Amino acid sequence: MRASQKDFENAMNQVKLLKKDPGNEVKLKLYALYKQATEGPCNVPKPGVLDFINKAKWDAWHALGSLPKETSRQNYVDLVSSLSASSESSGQVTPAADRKQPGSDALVVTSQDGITTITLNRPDKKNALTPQMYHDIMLALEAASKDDSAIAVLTGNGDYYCSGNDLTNFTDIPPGEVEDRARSGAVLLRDFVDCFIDFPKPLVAVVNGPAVGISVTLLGLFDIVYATDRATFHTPFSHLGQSPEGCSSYTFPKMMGPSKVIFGNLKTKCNVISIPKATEMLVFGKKLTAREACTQGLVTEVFPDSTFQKEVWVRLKAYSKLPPNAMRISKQVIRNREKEKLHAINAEESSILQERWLSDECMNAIVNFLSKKAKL
Ligand SMILES: CCCCCC/C=C/C(=O)SCCNC(=O)CCNC(=O)[C@H](O)C(C)(C)COP(=O)(O)OP(=O)(O)OC[C@H]1O[C@@H](n2cnc3c(N)ncnc32)[C@H](O)[C@@H]1OP(=O)(O)O
Repeated sequence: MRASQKDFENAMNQVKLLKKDPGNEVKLKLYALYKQATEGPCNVPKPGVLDFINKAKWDAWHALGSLPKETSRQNYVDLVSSLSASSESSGQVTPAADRKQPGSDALVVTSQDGITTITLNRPDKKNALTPQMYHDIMLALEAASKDDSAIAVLTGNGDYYCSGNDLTNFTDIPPGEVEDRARSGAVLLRDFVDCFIDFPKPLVAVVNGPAVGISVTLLGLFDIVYATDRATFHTPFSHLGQSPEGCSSYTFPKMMGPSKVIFGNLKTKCNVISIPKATEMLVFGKKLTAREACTQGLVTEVFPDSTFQKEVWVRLKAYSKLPPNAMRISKQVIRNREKEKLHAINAEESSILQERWLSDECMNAIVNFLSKKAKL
C-alpha cells in the first residue's frame, strides 16, 4: 500500500521525537527523500565546493534522479519507521489528521489509537515552557477537545517531564514594561490553566521524568497521573519568590490531606495539630519522590522506569477503546461541580502571582538562576 500524505506528515513528526541521533548519512537521506517527495527531482543550482553542508544535501537530493514523488514519500515513511523502531520511540506518534501543527518543534501533537498525545519537546532545556508553548498547548487542548480521540495525554520528550516555566521568560524586559509584562503574563497563565479546568475528556499525565513548578501544580487538574519511579515533584515557589498556581492552592490540600503533628511530651499535655501536607510542598518547596507523591494522592500509579513507556501505553490504549461519550460524561459528573470554584481560584492565584513577579524576592531568584549561582 502506498504511503498517504497523512502517513508522510506522521513520519515528519516522528523524526522530531527520535531518541537517538540517526547520524549524518541517514539525515541526508531523509532530507533528500523529503525534498524529492515534496518538490520532485533536484532543480536548484549545485552549491560551491566550499559550501560543504549545502553541497552534501544537494548531492543527496540530486542522487535520487527522477524517483517519483509517491515512491520517495513511501521510502521516507519506511525509513522513519525503521528508525523509530530501533530508537525505542514510544510509537505514539501519528499526528491528528487536519490538525494545525504547533508554531514550533517545541511541542509535538499526535493522534493514534484514540489518544491525542501532546509532547513537550525541548529536551535540552528540560522541557521548560516558553510563551509560545503555553499558546500551543492551549491550541492543542482546544483541538483535542473536538477531535475523535477518546482521551488526551501530556508527556515530555527526554529525561525530564518538564522544568516548569522557562525562567528566561523574565529576561530582556525593558524597564518601563515590567508591569505590562506581569499583567500579560497573568492573563496568559489564567487562560492556560482555564483550558485544563475546562478540558472535557479524560486527561492523562504521563510523567516520564522529574517535574517542576507549573507542570506539577497542574497535575491536580488531570484525571490520571502515571509516573516513572525516576520522577520527582518539586514546587520551589518560595525559593523563587513566587506563589502557587494551577489551582494547586486548592487541589493539593484537598488531594493530599492533613499530616498530624504531635508536640509536647508524656509529662505535659500533648497537642495535636493538623497541617495540610501540601504546605510542605507549596510553601517550603519539599521535593517529593514519585512514591511519596503517589502515597500523598498526587500520582495515580508509579511504574519502574525500565517498563514505564510500555506498561503505560498498553494501559492507555485499552482505556481509549472504552465508549468515549460515557467517559466524557463520567468525567463531567465528577468534575463539573468544582469548575466554577476552580476558575475563581485560578483568577485569584494568577493575580497574586502578577504581584509576586514584581517583587525583589522574585527578581533576585531569577537573576540567581540565570547566573547559575543557584540550582534548585
Ligand atoms: C505565562 C507564565 C506562567 C508562569 C507560571 C508560573 C510558573 C512557575 C514555575 O513553573 S516555577 C518553576 C520554574 N522552574 C525552575 O525553577 C527550574 C529551574 N531549573 C533548574 O533548577 C534546573 O535546570 C533543573 C533542576 C530543572 C535541571 O538541572 P540539571 O539537570 O543540572 O540541568 P541544567 O540546569 O544544566 O539544565 C539544562 C538546560 O536547561 C535549562 N533549563 C532548565 N530548566 C529551565 C527553566 N525552567 N527555565 C529556563 N531554562 C531552563 C538550563 O538553564 C540549561 O540550559 P543551558 O544548557 O545552560 O543553556
